[in-house]
Amino acid sequence: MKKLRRSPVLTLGLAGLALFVVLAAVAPAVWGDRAGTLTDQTHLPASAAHWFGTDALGRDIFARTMVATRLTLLMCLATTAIAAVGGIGFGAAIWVAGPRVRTLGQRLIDVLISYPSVIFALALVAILGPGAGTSVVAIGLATCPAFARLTTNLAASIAGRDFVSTARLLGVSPARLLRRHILPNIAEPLLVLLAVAFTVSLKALSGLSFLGVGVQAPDYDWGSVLNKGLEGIYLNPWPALGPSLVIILAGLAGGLTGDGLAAAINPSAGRKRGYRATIEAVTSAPPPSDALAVADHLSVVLPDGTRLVDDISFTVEPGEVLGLVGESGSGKSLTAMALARLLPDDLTAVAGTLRVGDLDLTGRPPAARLATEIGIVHQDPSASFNPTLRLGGQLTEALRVHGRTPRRAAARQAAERLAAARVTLPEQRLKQYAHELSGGMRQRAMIASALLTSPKLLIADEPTTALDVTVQAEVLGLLREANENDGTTILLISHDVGVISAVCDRVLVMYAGRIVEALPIERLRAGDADHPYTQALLAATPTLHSAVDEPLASLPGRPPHPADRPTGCAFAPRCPRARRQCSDEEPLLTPTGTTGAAACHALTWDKEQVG
Ligand SMILES: Nc1ncnc2c1ncn2[C@@H]1O[C@H](COP(=O)(O)OP(=O)(O)OP(=O)(O)O)[C@@H](O)[C@H]1O
Repeated sequence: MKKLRRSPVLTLGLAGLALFVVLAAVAPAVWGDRAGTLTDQTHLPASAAHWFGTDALGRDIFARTMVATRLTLLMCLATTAIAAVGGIGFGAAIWVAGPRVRTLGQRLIDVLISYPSVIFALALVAILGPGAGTSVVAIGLATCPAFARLTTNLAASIAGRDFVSTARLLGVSPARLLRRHILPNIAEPLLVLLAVAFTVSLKALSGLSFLGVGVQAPDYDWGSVLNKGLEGIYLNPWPALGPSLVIILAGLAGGLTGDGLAAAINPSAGRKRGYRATIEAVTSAPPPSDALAVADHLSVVLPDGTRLVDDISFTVEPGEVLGLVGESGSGKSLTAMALARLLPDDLTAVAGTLRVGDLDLTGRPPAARLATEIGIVHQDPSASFNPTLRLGGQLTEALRVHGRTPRRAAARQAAERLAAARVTLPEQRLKQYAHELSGGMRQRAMIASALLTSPKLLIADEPTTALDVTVQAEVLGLLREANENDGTTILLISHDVGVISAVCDRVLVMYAGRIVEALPIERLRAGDADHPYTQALLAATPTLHSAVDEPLASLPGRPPHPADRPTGCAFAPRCPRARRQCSDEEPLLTPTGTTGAAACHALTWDKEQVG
């Protein structure tokens, strides 16, 4: 299970539960005598001597409430354990047993879950007779279906994953599959349900004792103390209010723990693109520039200080198509996402300047300007649209919300954009869902959607990677058209040198979070690169002139992990030209000729040799 994220709610919940555990441990020793001593001071109101007053036998209700903590918590724990073991066991068993038993089991779970657990428990208590043990078994069994349902549902969702299919193909038995592959992957939501079940059982057990069918005298839990306190509630509310308050506080601690766990292990909280990204300006005066977009000393940093994008600076000129190329993991997407302020919320970007037009992306730029001035096209067209909404609603959203365009006018503009992106039957498409379109059509619709607000900068992050080759060409043509016809400035991200060469005016080559070379596209097309990494990328790219019978050059090794980036040049361990200086000193990006720049010590050595 992955490490939990820090959460104040979780800390508060766990601290509350810890307090009750301590209370359960010490209360009988501290308050035991007072709780059991009969006096003639019956039905006393709350006072400094008796915080919750006294009951009909003159016993101190505060002391009894404290002492009852141990039995109450033990019963809750036992109930939760029965529910979890029984429910997860049942859910797992029917999942392993095969499709028929699974369907029958699921129907049974559905029926059981539709009955309120307390009614179910009352029926069991009626059969088995009242008592603490019966209540625990009854509420435990009544809560089992919740665990069983979650287990089968989660197991079903994991069972469709590739690694489970692979294990099946390898002949792994269902029971082993469940133990090794499925249960570890569903442990987190089950943990959340455990905390919720604890709170639910507290309420249910207290309810049964309150009704007189739970814990029987001489034992007592919070519910039975509350029951006794109710006798004189109109004259003296504290004997009832005191234990109620304690039950509420314990329930709150359990609830906060459940909520905190859910937030801390939320599976979407990791790499999700969110709107809470922090971008801090590290200098206040941006350098003057006519560029449309400026990133000056931009870094994207993990909470532990690891730099995923490491101090890069670049500009995108008005009307330009700038390419960002590099191997997977080089930091291209994070650079683009920082420019769109769509970084995952666990990352922080710092920059001297980060702007698009006059929109300062550090601090808190207005949402309406962000939504309309920066357009984005993602890699996977099927994931870019919400599958439950019609295309029309999604395409027109930014226009209607931020541009305050009336519904009809927005729909007309959307249809025109779709038509311009050569999506057939545009009006009809607006009424359709994304899955009703082909992959290529969806990506064209995505481009139309991104261009609908006439953004100053269009960011296209691997827009053709998920498409087949013929559709790729169409989509690239569309981007080029948007640039040539409408003057849209584009930042195009790709790991494919061929795609970049086909569309861009200029290219930045990234390696291990840094820009290692900047080149005009003519030089890239001519294979005229200065940095050994760019040269290796070019050598690994097939061209029309590549001999079909000759294998393409491949680049040995892998880029370093951002946390293990070596000192000096990060490419040195893979570089055929590397010398000692490369691992000692980080090369700076320096101009090459009049039209490019590269960060490589070999350039200096070559110059020295010529000189
Ligand atoms: N939220 C995150 N938490 C931790 N590491 C991350 C996060 N997002 C990205 N990374 C890491 O940052 C590095 C750069 O990621 P990025 O997605 O920008 O690479 P990329 O060049 O776009 O590659 P790809 O084409 O595979 O997406 C990678 O090592 C990646 O694993």
